[in-house]
Amino acid sequence: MSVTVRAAAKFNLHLGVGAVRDDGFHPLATVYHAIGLYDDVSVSDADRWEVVVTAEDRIAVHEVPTGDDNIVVRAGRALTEHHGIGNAARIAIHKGIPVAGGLAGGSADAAATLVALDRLWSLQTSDDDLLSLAAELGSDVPFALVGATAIGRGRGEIVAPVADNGAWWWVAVGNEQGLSTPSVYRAFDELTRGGSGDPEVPEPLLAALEKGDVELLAEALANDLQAPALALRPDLAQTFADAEEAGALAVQLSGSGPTVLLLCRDATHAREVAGAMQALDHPRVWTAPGPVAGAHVITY
Ligand SMILES: C[C@](O)(CO)[C@H](O)COP(=O)(O)OP(=O)(O)OC[C@H]1O[C@@H](n2ccc(N)nc2=O)[C@H](O)[C@@H]1O
Ligand SMILES: Nc1ncnc2c1ncn2[C@@H]1O[C@H](COP(=O)(O)OP(=O)(O)OP(=O)(O)O)[C@@H](O)[C@H]1O
Repeated sequence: MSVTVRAAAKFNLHLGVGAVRDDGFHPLATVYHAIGLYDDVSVSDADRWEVVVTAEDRIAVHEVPTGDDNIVVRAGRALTEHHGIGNAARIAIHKGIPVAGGLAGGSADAAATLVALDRLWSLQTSDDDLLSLAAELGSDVPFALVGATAIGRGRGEIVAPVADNGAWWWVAVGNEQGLSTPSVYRAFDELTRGGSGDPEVPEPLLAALEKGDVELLAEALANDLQAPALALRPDLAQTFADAEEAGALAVQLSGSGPTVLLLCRDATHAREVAGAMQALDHPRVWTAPGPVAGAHVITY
């Protein structure tokens, strides 16, 4: 028997970052948004933990570890330890989310693994326990469980849904070279000289989401990691310039980058913008709607 769970990519409509805490993490006030780029994770019983990774075209599968380093093995072990059982599984990941792109693909896989193994072994883990296990695996993992659009606080692990009445369309423009999340946070520390007020989620963004108004949303996007990421990767400025030329309503770095998200008016506009970006020499371009669901079972 096998169970397959689908989990979505995320990016941050707003990413407010405060001064680094004593534990090395930064306090966040963020608005997470799940978009229609997916990894599928299939689990089945095995004698020991095993990971197999495949990917859609244009996704660099060789960058994903297949041993214990893969976050899905950490997820599986966390769940078995929580229940005091000795089971193991073969975990097959099919990636549709670009790797090391700031789209939280590994976090999506971890969330999918928790849900899939819980179903495979009929563990009936409570939602609260799944969220706690997810938080231990990574700051973005709880959001990957809940999906849609949600506020994230703490280091990102405390999530609460927000009203989002939009049917948004995005173009994601990937980059061949990944960007390490800790290095972007370090560059943030240098740029802000360790200081920065308490981050807040801005009201105009919440109003834009509630109204489902794309013009207001275009005005309200913001990401405190964008400047440090651009300082590390000045080449990304060209992607921003090209996105404006391609007619995007707004352009923003996804999380810690290097993927760039372009807000579009509707699905037709998104296809046009994606075509224009390809013509401007960006081969890794995806169109995606949002918000979409968090990790959910698709076959078992
Ligand atoms: C950039 C974002 O994707 C925005 O949602 C996240 O903040 C990153 O989340 P993530 O990849 O799940 O991060 P984690 O695996 O928890 O942490 C990786 C590293 O990122 C840095 N980190 C992460 C989250 C946070 N609030 N402050 C940090 O400084 C720390 O150096 C940490 O060691
Ligand atoms: N299941 C996985 N999928 C992708 N990468 C993984 C996985 N498990 C471990 N990794 C490692 O984690 C690194 C970051 O991967 P990921 O695709 O999650 O980055 P990201 O989207 O930038 O994450 P985030 O936005 O959460 O910072 C990869 O370079 C890879 O070495």
